[in-house]
Amino acid sequence: MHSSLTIPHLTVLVAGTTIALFHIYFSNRDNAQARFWKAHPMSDARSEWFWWARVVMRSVFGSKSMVDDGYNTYSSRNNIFGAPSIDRGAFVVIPPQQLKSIYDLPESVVDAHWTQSENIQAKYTIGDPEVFSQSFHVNVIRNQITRSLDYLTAGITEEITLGFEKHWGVDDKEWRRVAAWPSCLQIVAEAVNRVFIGAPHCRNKEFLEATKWHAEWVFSNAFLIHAVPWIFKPVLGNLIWLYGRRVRSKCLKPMLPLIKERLSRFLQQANDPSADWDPPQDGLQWLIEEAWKTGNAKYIDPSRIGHRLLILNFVSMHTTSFTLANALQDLFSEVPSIGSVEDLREECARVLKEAGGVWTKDAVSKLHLVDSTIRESMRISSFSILALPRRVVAEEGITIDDDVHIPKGIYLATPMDAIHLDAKFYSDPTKFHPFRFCHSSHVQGTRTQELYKNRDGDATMPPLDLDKTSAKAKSTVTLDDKFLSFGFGRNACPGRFFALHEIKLMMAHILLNYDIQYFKKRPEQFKIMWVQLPHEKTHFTIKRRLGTI
Ligand code: HEM
Repeated sequence: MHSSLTIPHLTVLVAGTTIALFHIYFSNRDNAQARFWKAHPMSDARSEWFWWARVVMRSVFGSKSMVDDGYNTYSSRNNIFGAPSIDRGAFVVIPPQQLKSIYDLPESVVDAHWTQSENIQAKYTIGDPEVFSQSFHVNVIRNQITRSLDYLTAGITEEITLGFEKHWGVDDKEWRRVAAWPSCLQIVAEAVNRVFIGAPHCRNKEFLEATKWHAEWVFSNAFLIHAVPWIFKPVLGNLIWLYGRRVRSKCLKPMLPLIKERLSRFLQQANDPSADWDPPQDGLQWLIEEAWKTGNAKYIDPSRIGHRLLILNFVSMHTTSFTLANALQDLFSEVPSIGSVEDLREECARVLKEAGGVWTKDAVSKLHLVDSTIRESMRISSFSILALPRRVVAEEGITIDDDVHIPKGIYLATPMDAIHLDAKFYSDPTKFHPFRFCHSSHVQGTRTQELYKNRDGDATMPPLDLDKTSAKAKSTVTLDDKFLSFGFGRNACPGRFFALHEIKLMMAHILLNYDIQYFKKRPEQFKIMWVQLPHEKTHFTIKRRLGTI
């Protein structure tokens, strides 16, 4: 009889052993965490063989319904429940009423940074502890980039103009199809790098391709490490760590000469302030200055500075391009006769004209309808089913709502999508109302004014209710516990001012210069594990608007 093991046999054997180990590990632990889980409900847990392994497998493509069911059953009564995940085991899902008390707890009680590092398996995928444990690049985002938005606007605008010409074309006669999210990613990559490394380096194809690849490489390998049982993690992690060195050196190769030259000029001037050099104002320069401020030679190293540049790209490119692609898909899936696109176009044209035909930070801040459209899209097409992971690190655990004790080591998360679509917080929650967050004065004189009159930015008011008035309009960067796309509490996104500024500039550019054909139906997002993203296969059908070239 022929008895040799074939590849399919081996695959079944390895998968079976993995599932069994997974099951034994999670179902037989007898510690505070195991006792906690025995006492609390787990979404979609069934009485079946290998229940844990099976519920985890179902969560890969079924997280949305699992979390929605748990949210409707438990969160709506202010109770916690567990959500299984293949990458992290189980999360405690925090009900919306408890978010404020949990997300403002100190890092020594509920950890964000270590958890974020673990999220991307930074030890293996980022590799260099000097880079992921010392995050002075966050200062550059929070301070220099955010404060320089006015200065940076001209460069970003130029890059956006060139980017759209290159990737969306200038033909005003024939419609053409462009890949929705991938083309947004290309344009965003060039625009963010205009701020990080300046022109013409921000157009270096080799660097941009490698940087995009690096971000996707980190995400996919972090997932792989999470998904294997703990016993195999160090082996797989170290193999990935080894390969990561090659990945980073490939990414940095095209940029190292620039970084070395900048560093040498910076050091020359630091040693001799009379040296004749006017340093550029960009992310690279600010990273070098922050590295210098640490006074530690190990940070003033070209490869480490380059590695931080990769991290700036990693946190910016995908988030920003997902948001832009979603906003366009939501807007162009409306019924065309509503007229939101025309209202937005009018706002962009008016504000640009008032600014003398040149975008400035002040002019961008007057794009209220555009701002509201982006916030509404981030609400209705949020990128996460379960978001903002945290870990309880206090020895004594935490107690929420006075009677639920959560022991040390348990992961917490927020049901972002379910909160964003909860009728208690938003009227008509599953409908995209682009000017939901505007002040009524901003929609005055528009085609859609009757729809939004007297709403004054209160998203809980029914869109057609003309009687009530209350809260102020909310910009997309305004955080609250019912709008979580930029995070919440002490670790909210420091890049949100920069991201929103860029997305508004890109939306304005598109609205003024391109026609996009409406979708018959909003394209589905791709849902996997706890994220939901614009589908790579969705296309826009576009044409340059007549008279814009
Ligand atoms: C629309 C685009 C963006 C979205 C939706 C977004 C979303 C988020 C969210 C939800 C968090 C919080 C994670 C948590 O609390 O666990 C976060 C953190 C962060 N974001 Fe963003 N982000 C965007 C753009 C950017 C950009 C452009 C930058 C940099 C220039 C950036 C840099 C960061 C950093 C450094 C953190 C970590 C903050 C910390 O550890 O305290 N983000 N982002």
